[in-house]
Amino acid sequence: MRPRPLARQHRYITWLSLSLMSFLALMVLIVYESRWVYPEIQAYFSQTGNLTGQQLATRSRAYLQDAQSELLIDQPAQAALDAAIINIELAYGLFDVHVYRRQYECTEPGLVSLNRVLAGLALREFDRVAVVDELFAPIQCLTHIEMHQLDQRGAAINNFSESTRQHNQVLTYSSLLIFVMGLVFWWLHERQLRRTDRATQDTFEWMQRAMRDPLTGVGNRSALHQDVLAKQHQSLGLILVDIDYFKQYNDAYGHPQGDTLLRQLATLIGKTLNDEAQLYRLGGDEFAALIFCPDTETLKSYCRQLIEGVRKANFAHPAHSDKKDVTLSVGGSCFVADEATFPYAYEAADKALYRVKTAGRDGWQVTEGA
Ligand SMILES: Nc1nc2c(ncn2[C@@H]2O[C@H](COP(=O)(O)OP(=O)(O)OP(=O)(O)O)[C@@H](O)[C@H]2O)c(=O)[nH]1
Repeated sequence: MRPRPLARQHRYITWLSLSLMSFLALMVLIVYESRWVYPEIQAYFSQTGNLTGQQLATRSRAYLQDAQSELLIDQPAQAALDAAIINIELAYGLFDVHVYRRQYECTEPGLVSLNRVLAGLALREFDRVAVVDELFAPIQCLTHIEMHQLDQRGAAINNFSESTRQHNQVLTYSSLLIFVMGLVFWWLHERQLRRTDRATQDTFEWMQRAMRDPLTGVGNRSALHQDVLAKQHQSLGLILVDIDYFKQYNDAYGHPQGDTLLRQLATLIGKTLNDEAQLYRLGGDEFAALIFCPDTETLKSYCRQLIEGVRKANFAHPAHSDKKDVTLSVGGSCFVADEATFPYAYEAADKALYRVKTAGRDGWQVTEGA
């Protein structure tokens, strides 16, 4: 069956909201997963509680500059000299780093220079100005290290941020792509569903048409069989109706008028039997009706109503052998619907109809105990 428009709309909304929800969920996940990135960069590069390569150099340089200041004091007191030595030793300790030795050529000469200064100071054999001057080379080296370390740190931060941003972008576009692909698949799926629905509907309509008599619009012989099977185990009455002298009617009025009479009788029979009755045209001038039949008396009553109804309708029949109007011959039988019982019920109703025909037509008969 083709889905009702509202049901289809509901399905569209459900699909769309589900896709949107999964898309949003994906985005939230991405944001949640990447939330640590920036604080992490900060934490990593600032290394709270630890000294970075740049900070070591800065401190070392500061110690050396302090030592220079202490050495430049006129007539330095012993305390100032000791402080200068300590500062140079501290500076040495921070300067003597494996990474500096490996990365910066000026490290080794700088450390040698500091060693020489320390040795001179220890022996008290030094020229203050010459010592201060000698300290400039390590200070310059440390400044170079500082600047280079700063640059490295900045570049690393930038690289890290950039690659994180790129990853985020890839994730965002991928989720967008997944979302769009989901929509496309959904659309293809819907289109396929619609096609299948349409094909099913077409098949259903064709089947319906194949079950209908095109002239009168009532069911045909196949529909009668199908309905009997659909009403299995129900007590039914089968009524067979045949128009009397229809050949003569056709001969008198022509086939188009004969067709009109067939349509009129189909309507009349349908109205006379109640709404629960189902009417079929078995071919030619023969109709059949299936009706709920709790007992034979009910069936007889319907047969009687049919005959009287046609009589009252007064459809003119100029070629009728002994009446002026169209008359019907009706035969009926009751049965419990089943594939096996139906042929017997049909035969019984047909025999009843035959008896009416041989008895002079315009009447009804019911075969009991079929
Ligand atoms: N107009 C019209 N006539 C049809 C159609 N189908 C069959 N007929 C005619 O119906 C007539 C049936 O004739 P018979 O079977 O001899 O029945 P009858 O003339 O009613 O005779 P009894 O049943 O013995 O009273 C034939 O002349 C068929 O040509 C149809 O679709 N339209």
